[in-house]
Amino acid sequence: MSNKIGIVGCAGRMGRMLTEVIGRTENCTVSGGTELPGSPDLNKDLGELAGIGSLGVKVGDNPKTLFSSCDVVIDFSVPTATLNHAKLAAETGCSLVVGTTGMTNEQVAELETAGSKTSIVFARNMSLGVNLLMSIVEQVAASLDEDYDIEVVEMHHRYKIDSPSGTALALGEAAASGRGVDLDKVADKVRDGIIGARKRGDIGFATLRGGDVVGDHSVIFAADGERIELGHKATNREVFARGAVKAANWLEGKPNGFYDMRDVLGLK
Ligand SMILES: NC(=O)C1=CN([C@@H]2O[C@H](COP(=O)(O)OP(=O)(O)OC[C@H]3O[C@@H](n4cnc5c(N)ncnc54)[C@H](OP(=O)(O)O)[C@@H]3O)[C@@H](O)[C@H]2O)C=CC1
Ligand SMILES: O=C(O)C1=N[C@H](C(=O)O)C[C@H](O)C1
Repeated sequence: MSNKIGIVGCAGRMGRMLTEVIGRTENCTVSGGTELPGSPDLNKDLGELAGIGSLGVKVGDNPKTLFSSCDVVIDFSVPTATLNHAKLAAETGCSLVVGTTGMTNEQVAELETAGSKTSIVFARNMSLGVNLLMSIVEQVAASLDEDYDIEVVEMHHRYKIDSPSGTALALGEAAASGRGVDLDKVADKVRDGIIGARKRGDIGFATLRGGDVVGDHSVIFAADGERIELGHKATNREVFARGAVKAANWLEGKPNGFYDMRDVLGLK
């Protein structure tokens, strides 16, 4: 039986890529997609938007209709929209895959609450490579003491609206967890002017924006006399879309709950 997948933000960069990947994945169909009311892309064919030819499925603006007619919805949009969609998922019992970044801790907690009424996968990066990197960063951080200053550096395209990236924060959390500290207590995200010497134990973040960079991340462990640099570069969005579709298929028949990509990839 085919998994009926809906796409929120189907005309966005990730939305179009998802249509393309679902379109060529066995046992999956694109069964609907939404954009905001007033969007110039309403009523366009999702396949035409993705450049794969007509699928006979039009862009709508009614999320309730989408959630009522799909087995699973994939959402790469903005935090406020994602939270509304999580409520709809809980009401309708439709599963949900969320890739949206820029959420506060409180917003993530709300998303997690919806996971008691349906099954949700939330991951700030859906690529296999980044999820492996998170495990490696945690291990390295656990092996080194605070003589090794940890810095997370990321670069993305000029259109990205949140900073630091969700992946950078997740990598920071992995490093903090390896070190046995709370990231919120040691994160240093803004440096400007005469700010004094680096505080021992801090985890620093640096954000670069420009051009069409899909997503570069590195975690640097810098000590006196040496440094370790662990990194990942995404060269296209397909890696994220493939991960999201894998998550959508993995959710089939799963009990209600709040899962992440490491559950999907069997990395736990
Ligand atoms: N987890 C992961 O692996 C990845 C996560 N991301 C994250 O995904 C998100 C989207 O990224 P990207 O595709 O580049 O962004 P885009 O801006 O290209 O796409 C987002 C789309 O969602 C639409 N949208 C906003 N609100 C709603 C709503 N209420 N209902 C339906 N559609 C809505 C936007 O419309 P409009 O333009 O009209 O506002 C836009 O078309 C970001 O948070 C990004 O960081 C991205 C790549 C990978
Ligand atoms: O906005 C993007 O493009 C991306 N966002 C995610 C993030 O914030 O980490 C994942 C990926 O790096 C691309």
